[in-house]
Amino acid sequence: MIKFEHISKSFNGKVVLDDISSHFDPGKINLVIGTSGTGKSVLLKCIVGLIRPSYGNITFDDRDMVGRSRDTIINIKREIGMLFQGGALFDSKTVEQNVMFPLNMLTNMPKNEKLDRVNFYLKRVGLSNSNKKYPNELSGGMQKRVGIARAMVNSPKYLFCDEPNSGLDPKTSLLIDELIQELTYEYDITTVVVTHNLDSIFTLGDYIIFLDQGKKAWEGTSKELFHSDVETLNSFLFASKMMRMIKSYL
Ligand SMILES: Nc1ncnc2c1ncn2[C@@H]1O[C@H](COP(=O)(O)OP(=O)(O)OP(=O)(O)O)[C@@H](O)[C@H]1O
Repeated sequence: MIKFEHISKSFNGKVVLDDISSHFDPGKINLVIGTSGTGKSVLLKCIVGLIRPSYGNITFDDRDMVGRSRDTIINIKREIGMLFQGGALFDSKTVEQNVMFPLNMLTNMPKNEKLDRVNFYLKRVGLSNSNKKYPNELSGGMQKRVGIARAMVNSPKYLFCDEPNSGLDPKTSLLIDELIQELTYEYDITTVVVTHNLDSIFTLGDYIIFLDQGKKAWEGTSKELFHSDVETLNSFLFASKMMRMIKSYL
């Protein structure tokens, strides 16, 4: 379980995260949702150790991420898979080289073992014959799948995905969500997804945290989402005419 308590972050005196506490359970998809600029990515970056919070405590299965030794932090980071916003593939590397990158960085695995792993995860995301292709030869959805294979290649205990559906059509978004869901349940991963994609919010999340202007304004299960009386959450979820129509039928 990932636990975070009283997380606050300011940049140049501007408060971006304000006293956020919650937890993410293993084998579940935990969503962090909210409007643009509300602090979702900063919270994610604080949790994975890319940004140091101004205040607060974060533990990964009781191991302290904020105040601990470099070794503990490096060990935790080895167990993290990260799907970055926009994919963040290296354009000059092939698909195979992109997916192998974390293994080169984090392990001393022999080359043939690394290649076996890369091939295993490329097959798992449905890209068996793409090893030698470059990212610009792939569609947006395929690039996301390469990003997922790269995030998974080190068999992470914790998987973080920042806007995995951005720039994708609804059908491809659904395929990416299903893939994240399958991998989470199959490998009992603690998965955290930052999103404002409504389809994902209603179908993907087991547990949801809603941020509003840097504060946690609501948390609960996706079933509870429809019945929340938090005004800011409802105006976020039901901003579109279609969603208001759906709600009126419930
Ligand atoms: N390194 C930084 N330095 C200064 N300000 C930052 C930095 N990173 C983020 N911010 C600010 O923190 C606020 C929250 O940004 P964040 O990226 O977390 O929003 P978000 O909720 O993920 O938005 P979006 O959905 O648009 O990605 C924004 O006002 C942003 O400008």
